[in-house]
Amino acid sequence: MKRALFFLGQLDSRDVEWMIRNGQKIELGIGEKLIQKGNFIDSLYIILSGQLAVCAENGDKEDIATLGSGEVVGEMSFLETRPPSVSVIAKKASTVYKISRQVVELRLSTNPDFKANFYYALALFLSNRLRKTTDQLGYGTPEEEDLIDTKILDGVAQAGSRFGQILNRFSQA
Ligand SMILES: Nc1ncnc2c1ncn2[C@@H]1O[C@@H]2COP(=O)(O)O[C@H]2[C@H]1O
Repeated sequence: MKRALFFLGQLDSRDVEWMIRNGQKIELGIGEKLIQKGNFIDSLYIILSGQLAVCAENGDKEDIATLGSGEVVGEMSFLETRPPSVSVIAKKASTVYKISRQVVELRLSTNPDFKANFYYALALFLSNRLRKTTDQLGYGTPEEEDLIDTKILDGVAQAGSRFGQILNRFSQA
């Protein structure tokens, strides 16, 4: 759950208000695909509720990862401008917030504060995901995976309650 704070927790309230005004909510039923391996995507997604699985679709039964509330999806395509190498499928009925790449790029090019917050938020999020992958490979220390530097979060409790407010605002949008 705390992984979710790495992205949204770094944005300020103006960024969040802007996101709410500029995106849209989408609902996914069980088994519905958010992202199809190989197909370019033109949006960034934030999971509001539910559960999605990242899968290779190469015959492997096992999912690569399970994603939940607050997590960002599609950020790799966003950063690299490449088609996704995996698919993302709803495991449970899910609500996802979608914001178009074009709209994010426009704000990035006109608002330096947003740009700094946004890339820092993505860097923290991706760093934490890599830590989790290291743990999954049998290395690392899983119990430390969710430990967060309080400097980064400006107090875990504060970040947690802020995250709740953010999700609430997105859910009402
Ligand atoms: N190993 C992984 N762990 C968690 N999420 C992943 C992993 N690999 C890919 N994803 C997510 O799945 C998405 C597929 O589309 P993207 O490549 O744009 O962005 C990817 C990430 O958001």
